Amino acid sequence: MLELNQLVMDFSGFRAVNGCSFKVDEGTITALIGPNGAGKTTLFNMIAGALKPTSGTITFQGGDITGLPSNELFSKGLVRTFQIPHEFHRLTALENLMMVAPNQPGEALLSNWLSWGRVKAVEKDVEAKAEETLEFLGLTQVAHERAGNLSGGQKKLLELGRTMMTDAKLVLLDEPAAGVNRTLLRKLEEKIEILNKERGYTFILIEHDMEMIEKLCDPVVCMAEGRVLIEGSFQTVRSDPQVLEAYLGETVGAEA
Ligand SMILES: Nc1ncnc2c1ncn2[C@@H]1O[C@H](COP(=O)(O)OP(=O)(O)OP(=O)(O)O)[C@@H](O)[C@H]1O
Repeated sequence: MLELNQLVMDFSGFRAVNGCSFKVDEGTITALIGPNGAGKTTLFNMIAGALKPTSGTITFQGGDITGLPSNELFSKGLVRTFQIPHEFHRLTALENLMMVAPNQPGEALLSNWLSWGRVKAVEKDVEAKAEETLEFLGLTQVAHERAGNLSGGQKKLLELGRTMMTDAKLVLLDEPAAGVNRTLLRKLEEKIEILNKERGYTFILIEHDMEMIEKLCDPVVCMAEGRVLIEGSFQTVRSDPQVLEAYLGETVGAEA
């Protein structure tokens, strides 16, 4: 479904991503892990159209998408969420979902603001879809609460909801577990699993929570210093000596 071929990203002479290649098969949940500064976010930004690669190519569903802006990727079904949720804090949870009508750039805040009146006026079906989405996520009780007042975990669920308002095929999740309490984390995992198994979403997750990765993700791709160190099942990656040395020694090694 997605193929990265020798991606490179330079920032004023510093090579943050250094020839990264891997494939993502349709229907999988892939974890992208690695120590701080490994290049995971930079890679996400290139896939999601926020950064133009210095070199290399990205193919999505057979077409070259290298350097395409996020709004074009969004309409192709490639959607990303953020480590820090990008909700409109003064709008309600329901309104936040209604903003994300298909064929609109999920990240283009200004264009979303400008189109809000139009969305509100014409889209009864959008409202129904937003209500359904809140129900699926177990957020119906906060539908009319301002998004800024939601807990960290509820905001993460709302971000996931934004992807459900589109015809998402590939969803990039940036640290979905970060700042989420254990109860909501289980719920988030369950919803990601349902979206994957029952609705056909393919996911790539940047994540540090090894429990979540073990439960949900196969394969796991480990990056270090801008490169892919190894890719395989959680068990394979966890026990690889290079990975232990680069990263997992301090985290999984300690937890497992
Ligand atoms: N816009 C930028 N300008 C210069 N250097 C950058 C820029 N963005 C990232 N970097 C550098 O590129 C390297 C990779 O950063 P990146 O954020 O992609 O790593 P990461 O694996 O996501 O780390 P973390 O897990 O801490 O989020 C780091 O050394 C970072 O300082």
